[in-house]
Amino acid sequence: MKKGVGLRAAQRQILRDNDVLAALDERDVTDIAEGGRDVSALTDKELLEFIMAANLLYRAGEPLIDDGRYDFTYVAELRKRHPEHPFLHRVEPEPLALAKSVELPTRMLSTEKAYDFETITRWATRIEKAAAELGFAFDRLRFRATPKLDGFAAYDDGEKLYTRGDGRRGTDITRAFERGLKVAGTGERGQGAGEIVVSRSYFASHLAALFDNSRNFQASLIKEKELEEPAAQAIDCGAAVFYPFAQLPQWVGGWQELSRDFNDIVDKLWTQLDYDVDGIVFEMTEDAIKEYMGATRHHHRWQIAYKRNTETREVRVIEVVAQTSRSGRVNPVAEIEPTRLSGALIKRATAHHYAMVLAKGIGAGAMIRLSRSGEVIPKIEEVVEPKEVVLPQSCPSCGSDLVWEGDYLTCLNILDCPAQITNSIEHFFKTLGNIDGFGPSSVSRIYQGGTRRIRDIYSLEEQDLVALGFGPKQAQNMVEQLQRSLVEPIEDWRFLAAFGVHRMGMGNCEKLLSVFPLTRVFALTAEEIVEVKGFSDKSADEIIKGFSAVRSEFEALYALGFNLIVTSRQKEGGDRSGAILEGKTVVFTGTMSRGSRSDMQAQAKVLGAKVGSSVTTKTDLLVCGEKVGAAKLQKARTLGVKIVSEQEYLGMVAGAES
Ligand SMILES: NC(=O)c1ccc[n+]([C@@H]2O[C@H](COP(=O)([O-])OP(=O)(O)OC[C@H]3O[C@@H](n4cnc5c(N)ncnc54)[C@H](O)[C@@H]3O)[C@@H](O)[C@H]2O)c1
Ligand SMILES: [Zn+2]
Repeated sequence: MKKGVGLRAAQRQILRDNDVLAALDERDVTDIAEGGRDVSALTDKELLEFIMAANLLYRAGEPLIDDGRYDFTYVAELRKRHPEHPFLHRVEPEPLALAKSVELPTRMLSTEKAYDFETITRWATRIEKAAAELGFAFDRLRFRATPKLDGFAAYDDGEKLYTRGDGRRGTDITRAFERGLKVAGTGERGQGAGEIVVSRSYFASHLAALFDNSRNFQASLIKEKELEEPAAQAIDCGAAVFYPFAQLPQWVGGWQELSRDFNDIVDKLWTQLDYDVDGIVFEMTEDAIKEYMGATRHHHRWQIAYKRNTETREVRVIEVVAQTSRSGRVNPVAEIEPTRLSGALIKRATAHHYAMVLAKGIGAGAMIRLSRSGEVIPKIEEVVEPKEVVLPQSCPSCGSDLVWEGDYLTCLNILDCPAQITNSIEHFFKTLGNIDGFGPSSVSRIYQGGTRRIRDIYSLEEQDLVALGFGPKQAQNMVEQLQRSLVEPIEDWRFLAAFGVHRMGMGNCEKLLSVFPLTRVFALTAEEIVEVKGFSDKSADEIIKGFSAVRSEFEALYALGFNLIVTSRQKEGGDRSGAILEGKTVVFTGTMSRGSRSDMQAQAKVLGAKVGSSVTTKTDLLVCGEKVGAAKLQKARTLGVKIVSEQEYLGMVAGAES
């Protein structure tokens, strides 16, 4: 929204007609939309009202703010405050004269949204899980991607055309067809869901002078009143159409290709059509899986829309400050003129490393473009106006000379650099995750008092902490917390990850410890590490170096007797070569009576098995629960796969474990 102009007359009218404002008035809405009030300062009621107003205006073709801001700032805030709020769990309603609404031939849902590839990956993991539960091989499944048309959602059952309404009831807008609206592609009626859209080039050449945006114009296409000239013309010349999703250009492929070519797929589909697109819709194509996953009241679980946050802002860098991290890498942080972006006040932005700072000219006074994509500290997208960069010569924390390691300026003073030490201590407690009171300010106070090692923190007594300036109550609490952290059960991989060895985050620690016991980790050779799936030669060498650097601290802490939960493989009795199902491919099918199928699959893996999802020539053992399909059994018999009941299987593995 343009600054200082207030609501447009049409927007004001929509708000009045729908009577949504009580805690806010029109001026408040303007003020919030223009970024004049921080989202955190809104009361629950104001927040909800603002969201409803924005939604209403958006649906009526008069959007108030852009989508990224709507999703990230306001809806995200509501989700943070009240994750179960009904507004978040149903289809956002279109303004609709209820008296005239009609039941839709089918439910029309919204889509789940992702603003990054990680979210798409998590979605795919849910599909993978469903696939495993149904016995489908995940790598054979096909995904479909289509452009997400940014138009006006409608449904064509062959007889009538409906708006989406609230997802259950919409309005009958068949009149649009009667006025000549054509169906894109084959032109056939009755192809189900789609969007009413107007061609981008036509909008630019014929309508841009009359309408603010295409949403604005789309609403005029389905007006009850007689069509205005621009709408009638756009329909006549076929620039405005109903586009059934079934006719959309598409990409179809497996997950492996999807994840490999993600950006290309997105870019290509995004620009393929001459219509506004506001995302890419990914979906599973296998009907059985779709049916099994089903839908929430808001979206189908087998579908997700990838969107991009397009709100960016240009700001000036005041100065670039160096910060030494726990690994010794010195990170550049740009302090910027405080700026509102997607509703939040931003004072800092990060550049990846000093090589980038140098290459792009991110110096004091540079003009940069920022976007917000979900992170707390936004990334620098682009440098609009570079300025000269002055590289730091020495570590901002300890003053040692810095050296280049790849793209990073690095402080090599591992043993004495205060920033490296305090950041490592904080990392330790943060990763343990079962202890409070050891955040940055406490850790820095302890450090200033002369304590450098984590093991020494564990031997601090109340009076020591009081002498460092902690209050008696706080000191008591900190000592209690330390004791508690020794007693509370904690996974051994988490404990190992707390030492912050480069490349040994929680995931990798768990992987390593599912093969080797914790006590062997410090004696591993590079060859042994590389044998573990997911580790490369290069990382193995680094890991060995990293482990040796923390070894003495590790041994001292380990000796304190943390209550470690041992990662499964070893618990089941020794190294992998002795495992009963070693190297066997096992498939589970049917309903298991003892626990869930996924638990049994996990246990089988612990015993050395590969778990398959369907019977193939590679399958060694088929374990059958109840209600097993005859076809599956027949296939196993034909391929000569050994078939056992759940009971028999449990007997087998029980014998092996004892
Ligand atoms: N700017 C604002 O003020 C404002 C207000 C409200 C909502 N919004 C935006 O709208 C979103 C929610 O809107 P929504 O409920 O319409 O959901 P949505 O944006 O996820 O869209 C779902 C709809 O996408 C349509 N669609 C288009 N192409 C499709 C394809 N290829 N395959 C399947 N479906 C396709 C369908 O009609 C479906 O109903 C929010 O996340 C926000 O980004 C913005
Ligand atoms: Zn240093």
